[in-house]
Formats: sequence, C-alpha cells, structure tokens
Amino acid sequence: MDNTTLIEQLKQRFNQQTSVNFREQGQLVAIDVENASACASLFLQGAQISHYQPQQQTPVLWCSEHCDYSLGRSLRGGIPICWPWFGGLHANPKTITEQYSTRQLDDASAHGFVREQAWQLVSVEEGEDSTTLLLQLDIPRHSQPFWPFQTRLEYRVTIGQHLDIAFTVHNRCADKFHYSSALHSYFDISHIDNVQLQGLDGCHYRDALDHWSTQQQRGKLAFDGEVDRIYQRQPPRLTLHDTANSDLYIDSDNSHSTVVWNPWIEKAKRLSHFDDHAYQQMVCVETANAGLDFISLAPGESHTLDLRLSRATC
Ligand SMILES: O=P(O)(O)OC[C@H]1O[C@@H](O)[C@H](O)[C@@H](O)[C@@H]1O
Repeated sequence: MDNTTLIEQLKQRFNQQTSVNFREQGQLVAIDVENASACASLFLQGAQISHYQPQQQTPVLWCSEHCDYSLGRSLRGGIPICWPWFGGLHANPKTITEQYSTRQLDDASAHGFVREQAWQLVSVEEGEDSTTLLLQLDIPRHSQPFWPFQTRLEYRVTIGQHLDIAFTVHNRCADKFHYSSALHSYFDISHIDNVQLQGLDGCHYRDALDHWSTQQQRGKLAFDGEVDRIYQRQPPRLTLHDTANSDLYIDSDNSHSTVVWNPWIEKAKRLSHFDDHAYQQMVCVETANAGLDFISLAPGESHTLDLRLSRATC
C-alpha cells in the first residue's frame, strides 16, 4: 500500500483521537502526537520514536539532522529498537549465536532487523493529558531469514509528562528461543563536557573498545573520549545529569544491562547520517538485555522490557 493511501486510512480510523496526526516524511510514515503534556513523533518503520518533548521543556531525544528517511534505513537518533540481537550478532553469547549458521553470523547486520521493518499501529488511547500508542509487529514462522520463530512484538508508548515504553516479546511458536535487545535511546544534551551519568558506581561493564574486557565503574561516568560499554546489573534508576538542563531520570524494569555509547571524534567521522561534531550533542544510554544478559522464552511465554524517561522537574 502506498503512503498516501495508508495515511488516509489511518486518519479515518483514528479521526476521534485528536492528539494524533499522520504524515509522510521521505519514504516513511510518521505519527505526530501533541497533548497537554508533551509532543512526540514516531515512525511506523521500526516503531522508532524520533522526538519527545514535554511541554515547556527542551527535547529529551536527539535525532540527526542528516537522517535518511528511506525504506529499510534506520534513523540515526531517537529510540531505535534493537532485536533479536544487540550489536554484532557474533559478539552475542553462545546461547544466542547457536541459533544461527556460520554464514548468518557473518552476514547479520548490527542490532537485528526490526528497526527496519514496517510495524502496524493497533490502537490509540487518549487520557486527560496523555496519549498511548500500541504498535505491533507479527513475525510469521520462517518469514524472516534470520528468525524462523513465530513471534509477536508489541510496543506500547505513552506520551505524557513521562515517556513510558513497554516492549513485549511473545513466543508464539513450538520452540524455545533466545534473544538480546536494546531500546537504543539517543539523548539530547547541551554538550558532552556538561554531562555525567549517575547510578553506575560499582557496576561491572564489558568494554567493546578493550576486547570486551571486564572493568568496574568507579563513581559517576563522565565523557572525555569514545565510550562503548555494556554495564551489567545497573540499578532501576540512572540519572543523566547535564549542567545546562534539569536531570533526566532513566527508569527501567526487566532490564539487567545498560549500553553507554558516545562515538567521539574519530568514529563520528565514520558514522552514517552523523555530523562530525554531533558527538558533542548526544549520548546513548540504552536500556537493554545485552552482553551476558539475554532473554530465553519457552513456547507461550512473554517478556516485557519497561522504560520510563522523565525530567526531574516533572
Ligand atoms: O550504527 P549503528 O548500527 O546504529 O550502531 C551504533 C552504535 O550502537 C551502539 O549501541 C553500539 O554500542 C556501538 O558500537 C554502535 O556503533
């Protein structure tokens, strides 16, 4: 179905819900939400949130001005969903990689495949000062080269004073499967020199820049070079402190790992859809089940990863 027809259908179906609007951007379909508490944008491709801004406040999420709004290209920014593996597939634990052939391990692109898929908008519910979108991606058995298992993914996003996300994976096949995942949040910051991430003191992390060696965090995390780490067993609340803005709380549930990433100067030059200086304006703190932490689901089982983003002033 072409975008014009799809947008017309969505407008008709959700014409009672006045806080949502639908539009085309490049080759993609976007949903804009505006209510008494906040505004946000989300793309059907990848169910990718690109923007969230509580009223009277600055944007919470960073999104590149060089994004490619084409089919099959994940946007650089917002919150891409990484699933059913995080990072390079070959770097995942054996329980996950054993599900794939050697050729698949070589061919797999980073962060899985659902960030490039067309998700369905199932429902829009409006509260007094919030809007909840439910998106879904059904993966029939053997429909995807990298995922033979029948699976339903649900993504429930509530845009209000907080941004609430619940990412649920339902195993609908007869086999057990294993996956890693991340809500790959890019946060908008005043400058990387102004930022500290609090809450990881004492946590162990695996350092992608040092052959995945295990290290331990001491104190707050400040940034003065490239960072690419998977922290394990973080507390349920992390705080992103920015001297030029109010604190951002990152509250998670059913996540036992957090990825922290900033490409810094050299990697920024190699990244797609990324300005050379953009590393100063963003930091990724990704709510995850990744690294040594992964999820196994038996037939009929489900798992929900929860994330809440809120400004300290809320
Ligand atoms: O360019 P991509 O595939 O979106 O990945 C961006 C980054 O995502 C991060 O999560 C990884 O830790 C980095 O290693 C990676 O470079």
